[in-house]
Amino acid sequence: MTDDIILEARGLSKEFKGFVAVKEVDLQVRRGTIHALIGPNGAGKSTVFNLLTKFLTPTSGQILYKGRDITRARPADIARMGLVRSFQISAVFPHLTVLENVRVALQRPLGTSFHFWKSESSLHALHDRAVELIEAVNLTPWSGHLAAELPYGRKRALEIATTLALDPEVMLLDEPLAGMGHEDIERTAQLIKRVAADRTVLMVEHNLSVVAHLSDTITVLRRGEILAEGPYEVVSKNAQVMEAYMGTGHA
Ligand SMILES: Nc1ncnc2c1ncn2[C@@H]1O[C@H](COP(=O)(O)OP(=O)(O)OP(=O)(O)O)[C@@H](O)[C@H]1O
Repeated sequence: MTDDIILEARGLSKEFKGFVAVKEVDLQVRRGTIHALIGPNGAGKSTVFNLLTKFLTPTSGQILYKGRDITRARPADIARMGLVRSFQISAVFPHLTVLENVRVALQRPLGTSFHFWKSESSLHALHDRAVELIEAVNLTPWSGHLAAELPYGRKRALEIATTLALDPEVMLLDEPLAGMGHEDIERTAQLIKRVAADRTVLMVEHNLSVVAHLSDTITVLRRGEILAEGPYEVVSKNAQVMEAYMGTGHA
């Protein structure tokens, strides 16, 4: 594995009682890119995502993160290593404000960083960092609002802020654009682009079109296997990809 590849799956397979949900998947995520994993219903996207984030154990195959074998690591271990899944840690507390939510996320006991926040001066630093993160996801006007009051798209932005609080090297987003209207999709796509400026993003999405201008690389899964991979211009012209999406209304 070269330095360029930050996350890699080799021959990854997952069976559920004899049913092969993911079959021999080889995936290479390049450092500093936005990589989308897409596919029609039942393609195995969530299963791959759960395997990569250690929520599921593969039946066979290997997962490498920065050259280290993490196939048997636990989710908390890999989060500490910088591989962070959005909703895993971004449990947003509805009755806390946006600012409070981000502060809580910053205080999460991850390794030694927890103790760092105990002194007076570090509490100021924590507040400043929270304000900065809120600004980064364009939520400054919502800072004092309860999370429960946020419109859907803004809630997803808050989730991204609480994920960023862990300063992940690789951020894994589970359908970050799902259920959004056109305007929210645009805004969230811009946000993902911005936060990806100095990290790697791997996202699972259903629709090819929403990831078109967002991703450097798109991997298309179908029935647990990789059907096509490459930039949008390449995969969107692939006959098998078109066929897989035909009639689903999601192409
Ligand atoms: N825990 C499980 N037990 C049995 N079968 C499962 C389990 N999880 C997933 N599957 C099956 O594995 C296949 C892939 O499912 P998966 O959820 O990974 O697909 P997906 O691409 O994420 O689909 P969707 O877009 O519908 O969420 C499906 O046929 C599903 O029924």
